[in-house]
Amino acid sequence: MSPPPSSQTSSSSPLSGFFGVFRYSRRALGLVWETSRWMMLGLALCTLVAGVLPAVAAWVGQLIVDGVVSAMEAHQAATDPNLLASITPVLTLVGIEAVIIGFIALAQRGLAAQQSLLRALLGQKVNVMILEKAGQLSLSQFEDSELYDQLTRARREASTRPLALVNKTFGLLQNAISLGSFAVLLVQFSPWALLILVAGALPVFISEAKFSGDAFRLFRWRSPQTRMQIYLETVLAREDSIKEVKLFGLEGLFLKRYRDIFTQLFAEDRRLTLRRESWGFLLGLLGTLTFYAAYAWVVIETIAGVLTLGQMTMYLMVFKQGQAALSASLTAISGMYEDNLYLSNLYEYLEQPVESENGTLTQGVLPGDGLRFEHVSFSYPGGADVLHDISLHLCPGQSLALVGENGSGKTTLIKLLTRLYHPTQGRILLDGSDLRDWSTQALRERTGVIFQDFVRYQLQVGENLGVGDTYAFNDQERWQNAARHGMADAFITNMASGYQTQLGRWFKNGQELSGGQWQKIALSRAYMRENADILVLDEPTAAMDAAAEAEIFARFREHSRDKMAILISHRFSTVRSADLILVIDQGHIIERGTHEELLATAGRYAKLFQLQAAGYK
Ligand SMILES: Nc1ncnc2c1ncn2[C@@H]1O[C@H](COP(=O)(O)OP(=O)(O)OP(=O)(O)O)[C@@H](O)[C@H]1O
Repeated sequence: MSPPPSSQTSSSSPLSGFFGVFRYSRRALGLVWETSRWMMLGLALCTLVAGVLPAVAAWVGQLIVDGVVSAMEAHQAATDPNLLASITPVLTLVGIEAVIIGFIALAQRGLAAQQSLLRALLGQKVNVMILEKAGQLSLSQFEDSELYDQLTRARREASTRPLALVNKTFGLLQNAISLGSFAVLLVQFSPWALLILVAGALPVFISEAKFSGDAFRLFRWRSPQTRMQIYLETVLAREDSIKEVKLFGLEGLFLKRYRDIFTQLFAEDRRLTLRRESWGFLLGLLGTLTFYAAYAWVVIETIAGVLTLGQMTMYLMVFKQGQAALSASLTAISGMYEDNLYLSNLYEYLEQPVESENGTLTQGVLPGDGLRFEHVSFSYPGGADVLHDISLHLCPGQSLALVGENGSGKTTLIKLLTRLYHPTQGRILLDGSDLRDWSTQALRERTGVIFQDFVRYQLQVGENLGVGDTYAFNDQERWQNAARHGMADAFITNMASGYQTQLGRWFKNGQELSGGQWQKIALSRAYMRENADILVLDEPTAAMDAAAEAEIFARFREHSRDKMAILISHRFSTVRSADLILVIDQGHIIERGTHEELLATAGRYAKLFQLQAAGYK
């Protein structure tokens, strides 16, 4: 397996790869600026102090050594030596050096404190940005695996990457300032010394740029495998899947797959790491060689009397620290590739175009006309048509039942009706106006839906109902009303803390419900929308006992007397009383009529009904 020849963010040469590192630094800095200006300024100040002061300390160090040498000479030569007078200037310099070192320590502490606070603030800010964006994405965008991948990666590293990039950018800046100030000192010795320092580090620098580019591409290219690993972790360690994993004995199988992916990824990592470190070592030797060449040069010049002892000490220190600053910069740069990768992923995700829902209608042009599908066809992105030429009309006060085999397109029809997707052909009208022209808010208020795969929120029971209408999220009276309609009231009041009982197993004292009880909760949730005149129940009673089911439908009919009710069910006992029954087969409406009419035509419906009725005999 070899990485693809080119990828969107890949770099064509080590040099362009190197400059690519800085692409997102500006944006990361912008993020920090928005998060806290004061801390950003504080970071800049501390960086400056921590960058400049080491050179100043080296320079004061030189003054101390030279001061000591001349004080020793003066002291020995004096006829009436005064120790205090000899040591005072040197001790003053030692004091100044101590103060400088104190300031460096203060600047470093300041950096650490601000970084730690910014990490928390920035993590929260980026997480909120990611989640806000998630709220704007359409369902089809969510179902796009590439986008989902971006979202997952963005969330996993939200709290660390932006700050890491900022820290490294500042670190680089700090080292650049240090190097600049060392250069000022070094140039006084010889411009050649400066050149030697840079030339010694250059080969490592270029090899780092190349290998970081390789790591960058590898990371991005292998993301499907990483996603599979994340998925396997979820399946193996989540309470909602562990039951089946245990019963089917899947632990070994899935763990093997998990390990295999790791082994494969690790082999690639190892290859890259070994190459990177071997080259790093060989080229790093060049740096060491130049350092000792310069060392020898400085020593010779000192013995020859061109340099003082203090200058020798200073130049050696400057050389050593200069090399350390250079190698720290290299490390920062290679780390920045990875941070850059994260931020490119984050911004690609944040910049995903969102479909603008610019409808504004709160009322249709023909109030009371109800719902119309006009020659509606639909295919999921990249797929074939799953609904073909669907036309129907549903008036207020009427009920519609959808019947059909698994995968025939019933739920898809509901997704179109609730505008989670738009038809690829034809149009859907509510009260004479195209659904696209309706305001999202108005549409939401008019529809109460329960899907087969409703959500089991790990919240309190009451809140599980409240989510059905955010305006009444905490309204206890409305909870109770809805629960009575959905037949959940009886078992909720029997629970230890009634409507305040925590549901699910994720939190302390959480209580788990049976499948049927959950379904009653979901049903009650749909009833929270009191003003909704379109009620959609997709398999609402599959997990309920027969008595509950009969009662649920009696109540549903009562509740939806003047509304439009749409029901999907595989149970004919619940379907038969609908005003209109549509039989859907592979996305086509193949039969339509009332129960009696459909029986009389003796078609698919009649056959399926008799099949089911025979089962009960
Ligand atoms: N998100 C999706 N992306 C792509 N194809 C999908 C998606 N959801 C469903 N499909 C496909 O669309 C077709 C219709 O699915 P749909 O869920 O509407 O069937 P259904 O009639 O509700 O089935 P069931 O009775 O099993 O609930 C199926 O072939 C399914 O594979």
